Amino acid sequence: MGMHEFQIIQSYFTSPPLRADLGVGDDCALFRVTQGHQCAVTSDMLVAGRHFFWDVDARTLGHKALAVNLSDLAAMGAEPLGFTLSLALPAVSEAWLADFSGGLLNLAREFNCDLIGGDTTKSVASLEHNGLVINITAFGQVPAGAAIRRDGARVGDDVWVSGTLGDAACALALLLRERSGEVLSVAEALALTALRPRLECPMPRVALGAALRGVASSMLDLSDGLAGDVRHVLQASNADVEIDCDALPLSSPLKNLNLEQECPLWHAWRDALTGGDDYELCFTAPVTQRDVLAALSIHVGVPLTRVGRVVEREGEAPNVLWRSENSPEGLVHMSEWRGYNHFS
Ligand SMILES: Nc1ncnc2c1ncn2[C@@H]1O[C@H](COP(=O)(O)OP(=O)(O)O)[C@@H](O)[C@H]1O
Ligand SMILES: Cc1ncc(C[n+]2csc(CCOP(=O)(O)OP(=O)(O)O)c2C)c(N)n1
Ligand SMILES: [Mg+2]
Repeated sequence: MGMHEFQIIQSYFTSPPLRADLGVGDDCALFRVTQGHQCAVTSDMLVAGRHFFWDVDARTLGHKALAVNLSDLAAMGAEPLGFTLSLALPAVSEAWLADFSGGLLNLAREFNCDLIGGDTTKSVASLEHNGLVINITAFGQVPAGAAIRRDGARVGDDVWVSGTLGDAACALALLLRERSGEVLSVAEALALTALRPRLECPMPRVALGAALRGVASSMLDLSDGLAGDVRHVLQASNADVEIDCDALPLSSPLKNLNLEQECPLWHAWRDALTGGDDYELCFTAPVTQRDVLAALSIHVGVPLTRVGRVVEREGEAPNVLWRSENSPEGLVHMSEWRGYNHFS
């Protein structure tokens, strides 16, 4: 006999809360927000075949489902408190559930946040789509008024990004080719090994996000790719932006593969700007904060790169002005570039 709904919840998704007053098991969970703080709430869903390959390692899938939500909390400068997990499962596999909940709860422990509830249902599987859907709603807290919103960018501010961009997109492109039966070159296989964790196991920039309170004027996390995501800041802040493509932070494996394949540099920029799944932070800050940011980058151990600046709005819609000395031919393509969009 397999496990039924309540045995699954009891065995894999119930653990004593670290900080909530009441966790899994009642009609609602109960938790407290520190006095003088606001509660930050965010929700992101992952769908098999759309956000991940259904046969991906369950441990990394559990990790990523929570990581993408903690990344949204980080992007507000919020500290994680807890989250709910809603699962539509095509079938019950105890080995899969053990791995999935292991990856999920490991990351939760790392950020001192509790799984406080959720919902477990049976989904409908089909041949091309195994029906697995994972939704997490995460709760955090931030000192009242200190959240870093999308609407605070001011003309003249610098635009910064954390870490490197395009690694996950490069890994995905290589994985798709491998899965379609192509044999990857040695250089490609090496790049895939190096970059795959960036796709499957992203680390949310929680400490960086909190450290940027009072420093950054606006912020968001990069889930769809900078070319699309930065427009949300421009929309909210009523400005345009100039991006210096030559300054984009690219990882060594991505750069090396680009060199090895003798591709024009703008091919790597396309991954970095349109590929998505980076889960790095993009923020704006006044020029006067440059020294503070250099020190803060060392303190939290995350590289920060200045990639552009906020400029006066020219037209009706937000506009990105791409700049490059190194690859002017790339600029021809960039005006068309956007981020990942589910219905475009
Ligand atoms: N179905 C929905 N109902 C209400 N709000 C939604 C829905 N889908 C998305 N949103 C909201 O729209 C905004 C943009 O969503 P999204 O682009 O997914 O943000 P993010 O990239 O941070 O996950 C967010 O405030 C989100 O909460
Ligand atoms: C199998 C597979 N196909 C495609 C992708 C790429 N991908 C899917 S959704 C997405 C963007 C992020 O997802 P979204 O639902 O838009 O997240 P949000 O912006 O709401 O955080 C990307 C880059 C992937 N990671 N795996
Ligand atoms: Mg979302």
